[in-house]
Amino acid sequence: MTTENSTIHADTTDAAGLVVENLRVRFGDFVAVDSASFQARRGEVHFLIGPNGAGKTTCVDAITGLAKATGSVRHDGREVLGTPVQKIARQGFGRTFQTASVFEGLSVLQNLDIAAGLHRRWLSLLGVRKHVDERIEEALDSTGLRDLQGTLAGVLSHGQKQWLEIGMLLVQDATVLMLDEPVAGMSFDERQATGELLRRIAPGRSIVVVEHDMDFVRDFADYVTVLHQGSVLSAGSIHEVQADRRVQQVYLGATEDIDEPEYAHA
Ligand SMILES: Nc1ncnc2c1ncn2[C@@H]1O[C@H](COP(=O)(O)OP(=O)(O)OP(=O)(O)O)[C@@H](O)[C@H]1O
Repeated sequence: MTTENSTIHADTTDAAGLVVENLRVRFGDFVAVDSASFQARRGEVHFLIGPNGAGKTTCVDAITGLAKATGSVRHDGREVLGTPVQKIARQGFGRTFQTASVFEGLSVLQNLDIAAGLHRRWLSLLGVRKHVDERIEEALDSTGLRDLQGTLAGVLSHGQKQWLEIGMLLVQDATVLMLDEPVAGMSFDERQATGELLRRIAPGRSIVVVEHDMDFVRDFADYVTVLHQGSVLSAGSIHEVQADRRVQQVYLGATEDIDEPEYAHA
């Protein structure tokens, strides 16, 4: 476990995934993210947790270019902070939002096709599909949506829409996936399936998940960074952060979810 605002892992080489250092975001006089540092290594499902208003989404906004920030965000050694949003996406950053943004009037396959068209000539999208893209095949398998490939996205369940959105990032070759509360509103089975999906796609990718659902975090986190009032309060395995008294104090005020007896005296 590490102390406030420090870079998290012992291995902080840039080749080891996403490295965020001294991230700071201001909205006027209000500092929403204050010198936050963390690292999401390749192959890891890394959770960003913290009470409402802790700065989790703002961190993701800053990393993906939607919020102006200072500090450093490197991916495989390449600095991306200050890069335009579209260029950051082309550099392998993909993001989902709480409400899935899929084309409801198109099928699962058509949604994936359009997403894969990011790197294609626009006109080719209007032509007849001659073959199914290998990335789309993989995305159909990874997301478990193969049997639903002809189904309209609009009739998918909430969970299936989230998986489709993740699939759309996969076909865009995203290697840093930032997911904002992916299991909010999901059934237990959908939640478990989502965690298993994240585990399947993690190899070779850095996955950062903003989440409030502590059961989900406990079940699927490789590493957890706890934000509080814009700063990193604690980081480590789920067991380590749950045993951290500072985390317990912060969460006692916000939710009792994290205050479990088996960790309270660890
Ligand atoms: N565009 C903005 N202008 C001013 N303040 C903002 C803006 N966006 C976010 N904030 C503030 O920044 C702080 C961090 O917000 P943020 O949404 O990042 O928190 P969060 O940890 O994601 O919270 P939640 O879990 O409730 O979504 C909050 O106090 C919020 O009100």
